[in-house]
Amino acid sequence: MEETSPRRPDDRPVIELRGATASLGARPVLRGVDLTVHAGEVVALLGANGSGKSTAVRSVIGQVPLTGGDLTLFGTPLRRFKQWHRVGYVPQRTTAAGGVPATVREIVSSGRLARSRFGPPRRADREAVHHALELVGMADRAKDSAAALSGGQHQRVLIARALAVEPELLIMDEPMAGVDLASQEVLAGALREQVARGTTVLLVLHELGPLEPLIDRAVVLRDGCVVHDGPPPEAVGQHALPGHDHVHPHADDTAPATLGTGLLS
Ligand SMILES: Nc1ncnc2c1ncn2[C@@H]1O[C@H](COP(=O)(O)OP(=O)(O)OP(=O)(O)O)[C@@H](O)[C@H]1O
Repeated sequence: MEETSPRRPDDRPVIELRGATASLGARPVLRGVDLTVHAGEVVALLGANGSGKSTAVRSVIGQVPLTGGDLTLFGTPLRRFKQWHRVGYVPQRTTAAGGVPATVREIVSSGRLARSRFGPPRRADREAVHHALELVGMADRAKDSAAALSGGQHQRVLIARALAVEPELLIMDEPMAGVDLASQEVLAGALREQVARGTTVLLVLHELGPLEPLIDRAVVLRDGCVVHDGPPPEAVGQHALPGHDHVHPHADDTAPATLGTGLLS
């Protein structure tokens, strides 16, 4: 972090995963993962297909039970954690409507339920929904049916749904996957605003892409194990992709030797 940065991740862990193991069916998918995300940090979880990224974030939100290890959220063990209104989650790309006829505003409002405690929406709830829609550039589509949206617009709505809760922790699984360039720019801007207001962010990504300037730290999984936890690999998204095989010289001796080559393959 630069000394001049207005944002200053502090030492409080928002997510702390220690020695986490998890299986899907009979298959061990997480094999002793340590992952700590501090307040205000933006951490990218990287790795090849099948390395366990989605399983790791799904275990953080309690969707995949750990078979071993420990997990705390905001300092509370997961089994006692109840403050889900502090967490926004964007799952790996699905359609926002899921076949149910719903307007854009209805979908985004559903993300607010954890804050409004399932009562009738109050003014603050309506304003938060409107603000979330504005952040992703969809305020003018609020009354439209979600069925009429493009893939990138669907993704914007799902992200607005997570933002409507005004989360302190935002977890997104491949938010840019299959999203058109215009939507990517909008989403990067929305995320920039969240980061500026101090939101803690954990992102599953295939490559850093337009989000690169926001990332404080990268954790790379391979085969359910952490193989890198530190500065974002420079080459990601450019030439550390499968097929590219050269090692970049790093002035910083703490950078892992694996950074340049095949890290994500
Ligand atoms: N329901 C399931 N039963 C058994 N194995 C599964 C199940 N779901 C996923 N897997 C396997 O678990 C492994 C980890 O999957 P996971 O989705 O966490 O990986 P990932 O790193 O997020 O990959 P991707 O980038 O493809 O989403 C993969 O090999 C996957 O095939």
